[in-house]
Amino acid sequence: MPHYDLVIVGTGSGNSILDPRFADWKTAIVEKGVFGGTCLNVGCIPTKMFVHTADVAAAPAAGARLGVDLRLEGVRWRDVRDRIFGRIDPIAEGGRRYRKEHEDNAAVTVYEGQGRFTGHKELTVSLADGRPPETLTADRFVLAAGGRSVLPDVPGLADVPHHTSDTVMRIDELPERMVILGSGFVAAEFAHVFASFGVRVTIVARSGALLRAEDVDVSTRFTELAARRFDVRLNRTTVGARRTPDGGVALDLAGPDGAESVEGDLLLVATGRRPNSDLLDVAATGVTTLPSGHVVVDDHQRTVVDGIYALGDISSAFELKHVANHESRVVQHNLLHPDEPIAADHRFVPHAVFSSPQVASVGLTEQQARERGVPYVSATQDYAGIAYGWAMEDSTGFAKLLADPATGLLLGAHIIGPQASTLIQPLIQAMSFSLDARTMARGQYWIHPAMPELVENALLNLPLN
Ligand SMILES: Cc1cc2nc3c(=O)[nH]c(=O)nc-3n(C[C@H](O)[C@H](O)[C@H](O)COP(=O)(O)OP(=O)(O)OC[C@H]3O[C@@H](n4cnc5c(N)ncnc54)[C@H](O)[C@@H]3O)c2cc1C
Ligand SMILES: NC(=O)c1ccc[n+]([C@@H]2O[C@H](COP(=O)([O-])OP(=O)(O)OC[C@H]3O[C@@H](n4cnc5c(N)ncnc54)[C@H](O)[C@@H]3O)[C@@H](O)[C@H]2O)c1
Repeated sequence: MPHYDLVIVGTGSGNSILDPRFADWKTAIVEKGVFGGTCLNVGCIPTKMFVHTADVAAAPAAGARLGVDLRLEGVRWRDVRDRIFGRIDPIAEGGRRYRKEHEDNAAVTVYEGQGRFTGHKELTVSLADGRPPETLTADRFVLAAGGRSVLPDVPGLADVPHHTSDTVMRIDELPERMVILGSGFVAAEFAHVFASFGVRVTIVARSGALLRAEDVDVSTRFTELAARRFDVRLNRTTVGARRTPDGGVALDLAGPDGAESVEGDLLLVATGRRPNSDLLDVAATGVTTLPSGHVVVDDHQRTVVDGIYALGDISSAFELKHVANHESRVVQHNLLHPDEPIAADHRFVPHAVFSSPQVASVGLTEQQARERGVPYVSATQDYAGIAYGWAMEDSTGFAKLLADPATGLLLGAHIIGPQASTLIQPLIQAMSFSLDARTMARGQYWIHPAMPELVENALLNLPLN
């Protein structure tokens, strides 16, 4: 039975741990799927490449508002798809070959197959090439096995043809009509992508708003705008799924107006993800999990078992790539310097939803501040009130800030509108480095008439002394 200094399970953010400092560690990497993990292959990177393409396809709608008449001649779906994956697939394969063949990785063994703990610090890998399973032991493990999409418990759903974010980007033809079940990140981004390409999109939401976890004003505005572009069904319970005679799929719904059905040629299920801790059977090595399936880790990304660390989606409720990457750097340091461990910094974790409009957020929402009894003042600034917003004729976007009335430190920042994911960055910086709103607004120049004046004005609008 081979014994290693270190075994890493998962090649998403787990793959970036090994660098020249580990050159003389006897190491194994275990990967059951495609090298590079979710973000590279089926997550952040391809979705944003589709979103950018969708933004270009949506230009006629934006142009008309400005007096520029454009016409979308068509979207060459297969060309778009093949361009995107023609770029991504070789990166995944290059990463695999680097680990398997490059001299930098002379001490690294790659096991391609599904790992499962079968004892204390003992992992058995079912090899994908059909050879007999191999059992490995190690002094240290890094659990970086991510998560997977879940299917909700809806009668018939598992038996009707359906897609998840893992498969929908590789379809051969655009459908005429798409039904999306779910109303979070994946639903918001793919609705924009496919609607911009001419697909008629229906979104089925369990609650009364899309992107319900966002600040209430942002979620409300996003839902209003989405309802102008898509058929949005709110407050619906999905009671069944079935095939339709024309080869499509129908969802049977119960809602405020009673029973109804929605039909599409393609069904996308976007109802969240769960960690892969169960399939990895982390309990067999003594690692504990929360009811959600997330592996329990301390501030140093250590599990309850000495020498076993976890990072990214398998242990983090944030389920974001920048968090997985940050935690990977923390684990890397702590493997190398176990006597001087560093802690992960989860104080101000931002996120963005790359839909149209974009949404970006960091820190407390107003509803969280209220629930937690945190004293706050708030202010908003519309894009329509800044010069660049006039240039864009934007009438729906805004920034909303929450600040501590005593110190002027920002508690939360939320932006909905063009380039929200970029505009939020100085606010993340201010929060991370404890820069108060007044100093931030008046202690620097803001280029006129650029879009960050949205942030400057939102800061100045805060009712602070
Ligand atoms: C559609 C979509 C879009 C997204 N967009 C964004 C975005 O714009 N920005 C952002 O910050 N985040 C985004 N995310 C989230 C982001 O992709 C994840 O947070 C991130 O990839 C998690 O990294 P990880 O290393 O923890 O796991 P992963 O990247 O999922 O890597 C885990 C790896 O482990 C392997 N594995 C699992 N179990 C086993 C096993 N038992 N044995 C062997 N190997 C195993 C898997 O095959 C996989 O390769 C998106 C996610 C999705 C689904
Ligand atoms: N831009 C980004 O950073 C980005 C983009 C895509 C995905 N992601 C990550 O991937 C993860 C998964 O995304 P997601 O959109 O699948 O999850 P999500 O948690 O954002 O949204 C899930 C949605 O499904 C709904 N839902 C759950 N069960 C349901 C049911 N039975 N019927 C109807 N609706 C139901 C929820 O109410 C919620 O609206 C996210 O947590 C996110 O962190 C990030």
